[in-house]
Amino acid sequence: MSAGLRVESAPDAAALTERIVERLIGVLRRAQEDGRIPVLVLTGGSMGKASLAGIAAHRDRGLVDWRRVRVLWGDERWLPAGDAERNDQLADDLLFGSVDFDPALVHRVAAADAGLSLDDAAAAYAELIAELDRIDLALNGVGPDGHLCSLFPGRDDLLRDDDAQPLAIAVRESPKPPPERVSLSFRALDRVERLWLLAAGAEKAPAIARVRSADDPEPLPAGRARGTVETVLWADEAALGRN
Ligand SMILES: O=C1O[C@H](COP(=O)(O)O)[C@@H](O)[C@H](O)[C@H]1O
Repeated sequence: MSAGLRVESAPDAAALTERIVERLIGVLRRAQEDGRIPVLVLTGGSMGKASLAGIAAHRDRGLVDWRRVRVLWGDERWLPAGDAERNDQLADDLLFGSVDFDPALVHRVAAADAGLSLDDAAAAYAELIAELDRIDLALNGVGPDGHLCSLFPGRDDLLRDDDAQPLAIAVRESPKPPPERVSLSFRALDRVERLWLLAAGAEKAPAIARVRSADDPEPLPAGRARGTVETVLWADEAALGRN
């Protein structure tokens, strides 16, 4: 099953972040009340940063036992550990210092200086994804070109969604730097229960219009992803082309 796209909007990026974080806290809290350790997939980019900072500062963050949340990333840039451009470094800088996570439940993509090849790092992440019973919630920043994770438009090699496609893939010659990355594939995103697309700012408006269109002849990657329980486009007024 996959869920159609629902739009949730707010006047600007700050108000949008507040709404996203409030809902995120509710989703994680309910999973914990059911006795589970929820799986949360983080994202990079502008709204990824805003969400991390938003969780760290939120008045209700104490409603979640963050040591009982499993954390993954939708994609990672193939750079040395500690590089400011890595997506996990954003979480180190903006979230993990303020909120107490269990390091054993924080699953980073290997760093480029860890001694693995890019392909081996992707394969190791794919194995990890394969072991998960469920993926509760995935945050996905949408790029101005309509990419999500490191799944870029026009790259048929990355956009396959068949049984032969690994759950995590090595990305080479990415149109956005750095050129090498590891990304969840559509086959992995197909397992996500609540798939959220995040977009703020006028530069995202052309891509978001296409993501919302029911009859785009060549749907953008962000327009193809669907959660099994819900698919929500969280967008501010500018990204919706309203100002
Ligand atoms: O490269 C990436 O970019 C996007 C979104 O970036 P933005 O700055 O345009 O918001 C993000 O989806 C992804 O995780 C990241 O690696």
